[in-house]
Amino acid sequence: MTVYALETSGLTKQFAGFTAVSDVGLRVRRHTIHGLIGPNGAGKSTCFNLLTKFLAPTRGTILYEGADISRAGPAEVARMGLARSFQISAVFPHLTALENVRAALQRRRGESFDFWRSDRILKRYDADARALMAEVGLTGWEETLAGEMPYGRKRALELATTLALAPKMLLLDEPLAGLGQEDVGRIAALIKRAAEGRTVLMVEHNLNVVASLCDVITVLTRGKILAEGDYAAVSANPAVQQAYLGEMAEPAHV
Ligand SMILES: Nc1ncnc2c1ncn2[C@@H]1O[C@H](COP(=O)(O)OP(=O)(O)OP(=O)(O)O)[C@@H](O)[C@H]1O
Repeated sequence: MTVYALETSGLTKQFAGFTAVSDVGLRVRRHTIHGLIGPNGAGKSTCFNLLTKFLAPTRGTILYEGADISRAGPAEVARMGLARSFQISAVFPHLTALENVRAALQRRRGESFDFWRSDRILKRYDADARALMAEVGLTGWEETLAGEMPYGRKRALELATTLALAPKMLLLDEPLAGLGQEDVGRIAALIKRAAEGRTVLMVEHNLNVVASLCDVITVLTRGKILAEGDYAAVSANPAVQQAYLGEMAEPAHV
């Protein structure tokens, strides 16, 4: 068995002749938190969308747990345990937080979400849904409509609905974007906890959090891998410093 949960080779995406991702060989070791960083326009989102199968590669291969998923669709890779969270939210604003988590649990069991289901059947999922909510610090928020939750709590709910799918690997797209300082710490701690026994790949702009959460960091610039290693190594790399023009920060403690 390979030590990598996710492995790409020669991964390339062109848009009308413009190469946004160029010959990327990314290897994400199982049970690590791997950060994908880089300045604006580096190709992070395009790379992320290729990995989550929202975009098809122009060239190259993607292996997930040793299986070639280069041509698989998003639903297929989700069934294989590769789940995407944040930014594209799976949260229904007009349902309560508990109903959202319950709906996600139903989806995982292959039941279509059905508003007319009997109370008795829905209650079957209550205990698991409440446990997941407790795991992300949302005890007491069960009856609040998702659309009325504060931003940071909604992020926690999104994480709970993703964890309800029992993923083996989480792909997180800027999980801390738009959060206030207090929420940043809380969500970073949740990501760390969710990563136990799983593999996490996250695209993130907040370098303090990347520094404290990520075991390995890949730096992209102009669609190519510029550097890779732990935060100390990549932040000391002159080419990375040049690309970031002094943006690299001291690690914070989460
Ligand atoms: N659908 C598209 N069509 C044409 N060009 C695109 C498309 N999507 C992305 N690009 C281009 O590819 C390059 C990489 O964009 P991408 O969004 O992947 O970078 P990024 O590192 O995520 O940037 P940011 O940090 O600003 O989100 C950019 O020059 C962008 O303009």
